[in-house]
Amino acid sequence: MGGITVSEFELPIKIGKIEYTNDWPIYQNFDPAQLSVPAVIHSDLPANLNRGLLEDRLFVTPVSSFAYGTRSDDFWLLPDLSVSAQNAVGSILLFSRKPVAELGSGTIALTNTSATSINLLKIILDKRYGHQPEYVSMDPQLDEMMERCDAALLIGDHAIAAAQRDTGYIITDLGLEWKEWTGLSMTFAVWAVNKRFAAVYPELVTEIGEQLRISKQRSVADLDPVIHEARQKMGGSHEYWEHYFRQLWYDFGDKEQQGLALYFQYAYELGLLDHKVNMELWTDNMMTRVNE
Ligand SMILES: C=C(OC1C=C(C(=O)O)C=C[C@H]1O)C(=O)O
Repeated sequence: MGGITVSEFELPIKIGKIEYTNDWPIYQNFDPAQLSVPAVIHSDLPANLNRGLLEDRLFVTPVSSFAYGTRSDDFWLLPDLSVSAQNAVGSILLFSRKPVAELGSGTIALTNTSATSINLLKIILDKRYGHQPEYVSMDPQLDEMMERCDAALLIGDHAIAAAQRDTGYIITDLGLEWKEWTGLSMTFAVWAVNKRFAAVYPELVTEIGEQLRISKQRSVADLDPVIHEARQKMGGSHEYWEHYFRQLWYDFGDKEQQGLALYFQYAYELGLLDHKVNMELWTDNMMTRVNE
């Protein structure tokens, strides 16, 4: 290939972070200043992080699982980190006037901040219900979406804020739909690392993975600090946020990989992905291999 230079990766290294509350527990106890290479956190909406990774502006970042799937051969996944749900997810919500089973025709508005969930909705509607409605991508504004469309998909804090309002719409949780249908968990976001970046900075990649995992474990053992911050930003009760962060699942073990593999398989079968996805995890063995 040639041309790999350290200077391709500007310092400080930008480490991506999802702007929504859902991944706060993973970053709560993570301090990039403790890393051995200068690094800063870059917080953004999932769609922007996806573009950053795919357009070589970000090299270590959480992204929509679907965005990773579009070019999986170019990236490692950091082990044991994800934004997943074993059941209901609480913030991937379809708002509609009719139940999901009756959304066969008409138009559905999809938030332009997502990649995983908009394709998850297409998979569920097509494969579970035999529906092929029209889809339009829109800014995450529930009222504008429902003015033009029969249903609207929101994710993250936009979904949480819309669900707090008394709109009278039917609210369908896509994590729950997926679980009821497949019996599996669903992984919405994964931590991807550009393979060229990992070849230049293998120790740093391992360090970032370890530090994020330690941060996650501490947060899950004591959610109070993230709950406090979430209430300050978004309102809502302590119980609401405790339930939300407990519903979310941040590991990425065999079971989570199985759920995501089925999602990728369905996305491939529907032509949403043009190839089969082979997930590759970054492990410490990689570090020795890269150094050899
Ligand atoms: C649980 C969530 O997970 C996420 C959903 C994503 C997507 O649909 O592409 C991307 C990143 C995460 O924010 C959420 O946003 O509510």
